[in-house]
Amino acid sequence: MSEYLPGLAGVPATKSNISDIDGEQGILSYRGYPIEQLAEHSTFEETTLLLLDGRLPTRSELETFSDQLKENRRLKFHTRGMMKNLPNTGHPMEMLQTVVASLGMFYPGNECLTGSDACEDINYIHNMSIKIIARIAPIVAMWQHIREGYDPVDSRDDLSHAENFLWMLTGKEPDPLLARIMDVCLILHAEHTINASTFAVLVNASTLSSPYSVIASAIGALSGPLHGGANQRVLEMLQEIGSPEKAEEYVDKRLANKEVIWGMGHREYKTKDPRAIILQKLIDQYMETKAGDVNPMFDIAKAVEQVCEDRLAHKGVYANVDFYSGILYTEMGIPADQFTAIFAMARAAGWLAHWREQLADNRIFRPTQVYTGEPIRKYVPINKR
Ligand SMILES: CC(=O)SCCNC(=O)CCNC(=O)[C@H](O)C(C)(C)COP(=O)(O)OP(=O)(O)OC[C@H]1O[C@@H](n2cnc3c(N)ncnc32)[C@H](O)[C@@H]1OP(=O)(O)O
Ligand SMILES: O=C([O-])CC(=O)C(=O)O
Repeated sequence: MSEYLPGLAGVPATKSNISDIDGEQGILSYRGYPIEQLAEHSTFEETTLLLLDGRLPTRSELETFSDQLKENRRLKFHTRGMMKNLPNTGHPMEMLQTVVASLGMFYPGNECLTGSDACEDINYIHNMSIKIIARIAPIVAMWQHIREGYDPVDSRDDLSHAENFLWMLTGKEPDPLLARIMDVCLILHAEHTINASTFAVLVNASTLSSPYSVIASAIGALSGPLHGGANQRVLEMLQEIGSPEKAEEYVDKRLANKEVIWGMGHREYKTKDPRAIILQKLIDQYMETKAGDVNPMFDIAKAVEQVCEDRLAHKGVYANVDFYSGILYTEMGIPADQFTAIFAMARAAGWLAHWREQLADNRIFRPTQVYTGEPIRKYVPINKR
């Protein structure tokens, strides 16, 4: 029997040509393109098509794809109605998982479930990917208004994916610099090899369940604080610390209590996460435009990172993608409990690329276990226990 490795650390779960991580060097690439180049030159729409199709699109392919995303932004009245009936105290990730799972009922097209050969049809797979990526962003934005008791803001066809999200979320004309920063955040979060939520995609996809079910299960996995949910915890942690001078005491107390520092550490990277480096630069650039009006959370974050480097670098624990993203979202006026839902909006691209890759060479996931329970024994009737 093969060796049991907790958390499947270092165990390959699939073969994939979608993205790659060099954790020793701190390099991340999508389809061979370094993340820094995509963050500088690409858009979320283009990066999504790169992830789905495996190559950079031509101009006309990109225009067609962007139009298809726009055409699929509007949600059915029934979906809105269902959202209005959800408890407004629910966490946005619970809402998102619920609504995405329900899309399979509101929108026909669960061909996989009906036993047809749809799961082998590339047009079906591509169309479902467009529908899901297009719809998650408006769902997240609409929830902000619905939970506050207002009517959602309608989407606009003249705006890009990132711009339209900010428009629908805030109801204000998106600031061009913040919209570009959101676009880059979506690129940075779009894909990351076989992380926990993508593994959930593979397992679910391998049963040929519907893509809505596949993505709903991934949203659930992403919501946990050890994964995407850490971005909300980071901001709450920075708020709790309150000032850079208190960072050292806070970190030391948590470490003494064997508690993790949110936004630090990664299974794959033994360096600072390259996405955290890009996010930190984006904050620097944005703060420069605000003429010294620096977000106080940024100074606290840098102080926490410095203390963590002193205490945790020998374990290869450095800032991950969740450490700095929330500071940027705060600048956009986005509440902390929506951060992970924005992560999901972006990651839908990677999840669906993995869904497609899994279906192209599918075998149901069915690992084994090391049984640690009782040996076979005789049932004891209730009056004899
Ligand atoms: C998008 C994302 O999912 S990025 C990750 C987001 N999650 C977080 O930020 C939560 C905080 N981080 C963590 O809990 C972990 O680093 C994880 C879950 C990301 C990775 O977990 P693993 O790969 O299993 O790392 P593991 O727990 O084995 O850590 C190795 C060592 O570093 C320590 N360590 C890892 N992360 C941290 C942290 N954030 N704070 C303090 N110590 C840490 C562990 O205590 C362990 O120390 P030990 O060897 O003395 O026991
Ligand atoms: O790769 C991981 O384990 C977690 C992560 O950073 C991501 O999913 O973006």
